[in-house]
Amino acid sequence: MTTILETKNLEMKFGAVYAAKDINISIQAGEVLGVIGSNGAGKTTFVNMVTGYLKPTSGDIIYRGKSIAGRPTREVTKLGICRSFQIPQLFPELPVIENMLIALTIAKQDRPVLFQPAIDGALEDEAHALLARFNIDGYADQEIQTLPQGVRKLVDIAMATVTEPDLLFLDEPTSGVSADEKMDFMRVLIDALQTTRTAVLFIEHDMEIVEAFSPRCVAFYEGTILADGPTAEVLENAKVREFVIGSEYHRSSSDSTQQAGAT
Ligand SMILES: Nc1ncnc2c1ncn2[C@@H]1O[C@H](COP(=O)(O)OP(=O)(O)OP(=O)(O)O)[C@@H](O)[C@H]1O
Repeated sequence: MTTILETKNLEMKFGAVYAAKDINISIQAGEVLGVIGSNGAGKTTFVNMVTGYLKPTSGDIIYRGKSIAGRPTREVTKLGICRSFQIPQLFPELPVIENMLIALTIAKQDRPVLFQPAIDGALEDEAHALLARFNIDGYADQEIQTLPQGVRKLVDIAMATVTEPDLLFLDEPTSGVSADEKMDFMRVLIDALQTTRTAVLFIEHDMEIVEAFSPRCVAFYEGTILADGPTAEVLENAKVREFVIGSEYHRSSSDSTQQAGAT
C-alpha cells in the first residue's frame, strides 16, 4: 500500500475553540474512506485544511512526501487533491457538455482566463469520455437545471475529476439524492473513481451508505478522532455509538446475521 496523504497532529483553532485537534489520518492510494461525525464535529474543517481553504494553526499535512500545509487551494489542486461541495457548483442554464468543457478548459490553462467556448474536437471527446465513465453521457445535451439531483451531482463530481486527481474529497455526496437513487448513485460514483484509482474521502451522515461503500471509516467528535478503522468495527465502537450514530442504529449486515440466526 502507498500512503499518499498523512496529517500530523493537525490543529485548527478559532479563537478559544478547537475545531480540530490532534488529527492524525493517513490515506492510501485508491482507498475509499468514509468520514462520519455529528454537526460541528470538525469534518469540514479537516477537509478545508487539506484542500487549502484553511491554514492549520499547527501540525502538518504531508502529500506524497511533501508538506502542503497552508498552501493555496490552486496549488493543492494542481498537485492532485480536489474536492466537490454539498451543493453542486454548476452553470444551471448550460447543457452538461458545456459545463464539462468549461471545467476541462480551465484545467488545461496555466492561468485561468475568461472562458471562450471550446470548439476543439479532442476536448469534446475527452468530455464525453468523462461523462461516460460516470454513466451520464446520455444527458450531455440537457441543461443542468432540467436534471434530477443525482445526475447533477454526478456531473459536478465528474467536473471535479478533470484534473485527474489522486485524491478526491466529497462533502455529503448523497445529500439531496432521493432515497431510491442513493445506492445506485454511489455505486456509479465509486466505480468511476476506482477505474482511475482515485482515492476518495467522503463525509456522510447516512450510515447505510458508509457501510456499503467505505471499507474504512473515521469518526470525528468535538474536533478529535474518536475511531479510525474497518467500518464494521467503527460502527460497533461503544463511543461512536454513544456520541455519533446513536445506540439504536443496527448495521444492516448485523441485522441480516440476526435475522439469519432467528430463522
Ligand atoms: N470560520 C469559522 N469560525 C469560527 N468557528 C468555526 C469556523 N468554521 C468552523 N467553526 C467551528 O468549528 C467547529 C467544527 O465545525 P465544522 O464545520 O468543521 O464541523 P462539521 O463536522 O463539518 O459539521 P457539519 O456536519 O455541520 O458540516 C464548530 O464548532 C464550528 O462552529
